[in-house]
Formats: sequence, C-alpha cells, structure tokens
Amino acid sequence: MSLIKANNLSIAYKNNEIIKDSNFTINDGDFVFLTGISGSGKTSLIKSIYGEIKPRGELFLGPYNLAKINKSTLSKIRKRLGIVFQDYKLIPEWNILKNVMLPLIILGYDKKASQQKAIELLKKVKLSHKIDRFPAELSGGEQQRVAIARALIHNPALILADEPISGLDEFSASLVMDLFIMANKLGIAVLIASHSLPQDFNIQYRHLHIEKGKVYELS
Ligand SMILES: Nc1ncnc2c1ncn2[C@@H]1O[C@H](COP(=O)(O)OP(=O)(O)OP(=O)(O)O)[C@@H](O)[C@H]1O
Repeated sequence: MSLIKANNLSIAYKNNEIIKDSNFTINDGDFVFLTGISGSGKTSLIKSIYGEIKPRGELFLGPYNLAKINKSTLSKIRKRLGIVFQDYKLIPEWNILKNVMLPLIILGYDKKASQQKAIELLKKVKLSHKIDRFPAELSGGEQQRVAIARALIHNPALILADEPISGLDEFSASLVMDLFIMANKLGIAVLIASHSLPQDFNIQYRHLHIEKGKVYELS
C-alpha cells in the first residue's frame, strides 16, 4: 500500500522552485535511496515529507495531503515518522538516554518502559556505556547513532534520514546501515538521502533520483 504519494509535487523557496511537477510513490515497508547532486533538493524533499516546508501540488502521507494540512494534523502525522537530520538536532542539555527517549516522552509513554526501550536501542548502536553523557561529549559518528536510535524508538511507519553515513568511518557506517536494515525488516519503510547509491548493498531497495528539479523513480 502507498505510504507516500506525490502528484504534481513542487517545492519552492519563495519563487525559487527546487522540485517541479514530480510524481512518485513510496510503499509500506520500502527501502529507498534518494540520490541527487548537492543542492538538487534531497533535504528539501525530506523536510516537506516531515512537514517543515509546505509543498505545492499533492504530497500524501497515508490519507493526509501535506500541502493542505493544519498544525494539529501535522503533529499527529509526525508520530508516524522518525527523522534523522543532517545535523542530528540532539538536545544539548539532555543526556543521550533522555535524547533517545524524546519521541516516547512526547507520546506520553510510561517513563520506565521508555528508559528500557532507549537502553535497548543504545545497546544496538553500541553506546550503552555512554547513556549519561551529553551530546557535546560524543563524536559526530556517536551523535549520529544516538539520532538514529531516537528516530526508531517509537516504531514509526517511515524513517527519513538525511545523509546518515556521510562523514562516518567504516565501523560506524556499517553499524548505522545495519540498524536501518533491522528497522526495515521489522516493517519500517526507510528513506535515505545520499549523494550516491551504496556499494555492496545486499538487500533489495528502490531508487528515487532528483535531477534538474524532477524526482524520478528509477526502480
Ligand atoms: N531555507 C532556504 N531558503 C532558500 N533556499 C534554500 C533553503 N534551503 C535550501 N535552499 C536551496 O534549495 C536548493 C536545494 O537544497 P537542499 O538542501 O534541499 O539540497 P540537497 O540535495 O539536500 O543538498 P546537499 O546534498 O548539499 O545537502 C539549494 O539550491 C539551496 O540553496
């Protein structure tokens, strides 16, 4: 079933149209790479799906057209999304345990159960020994792994990740990709923005590509 459906989608900053008249679909459980050169509009598209930028045309997330929704519907929709921003956006005053718990805190989950789930995920990203540390005490790669654990904790329908492995060493990059694969195997759709497709990637994936303002479904 389609999770995201774009019909004649355009994204513009004032009159500067970045994405024009594009059509594509992302289905439940898809693993998608979104490629395009620097400045092609990958981040803008992710921000539109997350509701940070209002698109034109139609951009459906399930039954909701992100071009038309109001604020309260948007906060409802965001509960179905996990997002990993390019600059992580961790809360500097919170330790990493609490940072990972954030989506469950917003959803009003029980504190003990939320902590347990956060610790479980921090184990998976090999950071359980640093739960009391603050973001500034972590390397970029470690912060990235915290951001991914946070994006996964509430079992979203779709996780959006903006260049999640750029700048990571091989160890961190493979940990991060394994996490996305694990999430996908649990039924979470994954959309990863990246300059290029990964080498030696064993699982089946789809490929969206942005070129000269158009989004193409290459597979
Ligand atoms: N807030 C903004 N206001 C105006 N223009 C913007 C804004 N954010 C991005 N742009 C422009 O939109 C275009 C697409 O930017 P975007 O960040 O979406 O590209 P990208 O493919 O993610 O690039 P990169 O791979 O370098 O991260 C660029 O030309 C950029 O200058």
